[in-house]
Amino acid sequence: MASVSLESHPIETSVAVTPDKVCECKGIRTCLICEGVKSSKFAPYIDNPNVFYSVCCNCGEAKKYIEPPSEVNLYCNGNTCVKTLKSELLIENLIIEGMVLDGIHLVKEFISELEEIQLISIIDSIEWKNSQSGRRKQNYGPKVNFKRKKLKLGEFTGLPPYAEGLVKKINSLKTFSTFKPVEFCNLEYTAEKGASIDPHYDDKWVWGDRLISISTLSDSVITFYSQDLSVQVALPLPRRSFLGFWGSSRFNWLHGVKRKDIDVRRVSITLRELNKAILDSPDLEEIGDLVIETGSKYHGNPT
Ligand SMILES: O=C(O)CCC(=O)C(=O)O
Ligand SMILES: [Fe+2]
Repeated sequence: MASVSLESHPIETSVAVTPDKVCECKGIRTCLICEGVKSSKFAPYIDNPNVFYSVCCNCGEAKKYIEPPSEVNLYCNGNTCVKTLKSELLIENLIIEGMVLDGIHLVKEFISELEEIQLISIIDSIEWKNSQSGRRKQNYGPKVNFKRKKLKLGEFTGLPPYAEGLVKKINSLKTFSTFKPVEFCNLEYTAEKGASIDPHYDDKWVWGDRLISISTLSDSVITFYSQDLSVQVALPLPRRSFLGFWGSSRFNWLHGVKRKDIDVRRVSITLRELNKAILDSPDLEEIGDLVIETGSKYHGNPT
């Protein structure tokens, strides 16, 4: 993940850091493996919303809660929606506490049960690397220095072969017909490790407007957070669904996946495009073109 987040404003506590290396968590990040074993000099992010909403993944209606529910329902009526069931949801004009939350496209059953089995068996035949907050990852993408704003090809040789069919399907969606992925990352979340991803913005310098997350193996929830984190909006992500988000949901709201919303193993496939501003910059245009060209090849190895 490339993020601007709470890590940029950590709150220091007086606890000393021990040198134990039990996992890949750094700074304020923790997982069930390191909690209680490793002490951090940073206070972890504490989930404490003032206002909580959940959105029905069929009709897109948002419901306000006095207390956040222990489990977020997929639909406004529990296990179903009061409106006719549709295969896609486009959120274009949702107002939450006076703030616009838009630019969300959810496609249910984006991949079939068979495609899910085939994808996961290929993905699991490739080495997983431990990542922060109990996640594991497999990444295909250029080398980016987010702080120094530097972009290089690094070890990027293209997306994996199995991505080709997925990208074709993504390009058949009206909102993503021009999407050219330059980063492809599989993330694994398990309840055993208490995996999660803290509220963050994906990097706004290198990555373009549109972000994608395809959910496999279990239903889960992505939460959008207002800038001060006081307002949370939970959007259910059904198993095998496609989520594309851009505009205010990408740039004005942070997003994350909570530990409590991972019951069983979830693998998400995330795709990112290059920020157009990179191609407009005389210094970066050449490397930008090369990164896009490399992203259009499907014989890549993990980076
Ligand atoms: O797992 C997901 O669906 C979201 C992952 C994410 O936000 C990220 O990798 O930046
Ligand atoms: Fe993200």
